[in-house]
Amino acid sequence: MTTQPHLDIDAVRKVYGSVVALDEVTLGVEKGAYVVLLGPSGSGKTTLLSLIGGFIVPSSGRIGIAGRDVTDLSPAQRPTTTLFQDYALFPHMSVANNIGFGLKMRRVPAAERRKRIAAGLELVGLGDYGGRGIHELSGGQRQRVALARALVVEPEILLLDEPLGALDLNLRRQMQDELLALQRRTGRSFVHVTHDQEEAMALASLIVVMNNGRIEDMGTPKRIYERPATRFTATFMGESTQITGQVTSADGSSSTQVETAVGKLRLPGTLPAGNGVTIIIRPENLQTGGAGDVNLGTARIREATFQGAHYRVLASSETADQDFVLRLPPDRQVEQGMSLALSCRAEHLVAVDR
Ligand SMILES: Nc1ncnc2c1ncn2[C@@H]1O[C@H](COP(=O)(O)OP(=O)(O)OP(=O)(O)O)[C@@H](O)[C@H]1O
Repeated sequence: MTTQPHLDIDAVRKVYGSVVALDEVTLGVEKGAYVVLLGPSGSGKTTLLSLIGGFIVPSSGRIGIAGRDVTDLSPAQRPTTTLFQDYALFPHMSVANNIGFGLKMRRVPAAERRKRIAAGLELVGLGDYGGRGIHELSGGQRQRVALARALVVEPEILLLDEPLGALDLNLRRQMQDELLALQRRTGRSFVHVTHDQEEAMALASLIVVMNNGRIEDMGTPKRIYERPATRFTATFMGESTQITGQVTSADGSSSTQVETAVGKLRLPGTLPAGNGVTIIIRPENLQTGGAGDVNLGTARIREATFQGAHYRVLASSETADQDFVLRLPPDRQVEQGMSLALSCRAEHLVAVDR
């Protein structure tokens, strides 16, 4: 017997006229996951979130939550709540009444409501703020009220649509920590939309990379960053050196040779001979002074910027039309025009389709 995922999205498609907003998306998520839908503007993230919440209906496909088919249910009938970017708090109501609003709508009796509002205030660290007006709160506190309001109804899944988009960087980091702590404490599944790759890495147990209405790649932050499945994912998840080449031998062993402008590179795994590939190398994996086992030739520093923990260095190959991006330690002498012997370890070369 196969067990159904907690969130079960089955071949969901959403079409607006001639625009395919979402193209046959299938996704299964376990209970208690922190899922981040990550992708550029227009990739279909909000459409997918709105379909889960019931704000729009799919053109085809089914959505199941906690073993129940919810495809035809309204947002209020679903075991989900949504945290919108603007928080959508009621400005004329107190903090406590804002938090209790969903409970009232669900006809939870007054005594029980009071208990859950108090627990909700405690949950987000606003124990003494129940009597305040919304206008008497800071941005971060409003965010917490919105979170408490969404969580007191004990949804199976909390949906968050770019919830930190309006906050400054410091507050955003702090709220990321709080979101994670809340998610762990409540054990609920969170589905969070963002186009910010760092935010996705900080929060997700599962990142779903979206592109053109489709799931491009999906996995843990570490897997997606270190071993992206596609060139799009590699580029979207941060900087890398990208070297194009052709697979020249698949000699039956467990490694592959790729012919590139900076030489023949051997990497683990087998790929079909003749395939055009792009080799991805993350900046922190490029080494200088011949430390790695894969030689990438010499390159001249074009630009170096000090970033606190390291220098970010752009360099160009001295023998080929190839750029590199790498990191050097802050105590290294780094100057424009300096020549570096570049190498890396074979296991840090990732080949994706061109
Ligand atoms: N109501 C609508 N009518 C027509 N087209 C729509 C509608 N809603 C979304 N789309 C289109 O569907 C595609 C996906 O949109 P969606 O809002 O899901 O993207 P997104 O990844 O959330 O983008 P953003 O990060 O900008 O919010 C886009 O091409 C968009 O223009």
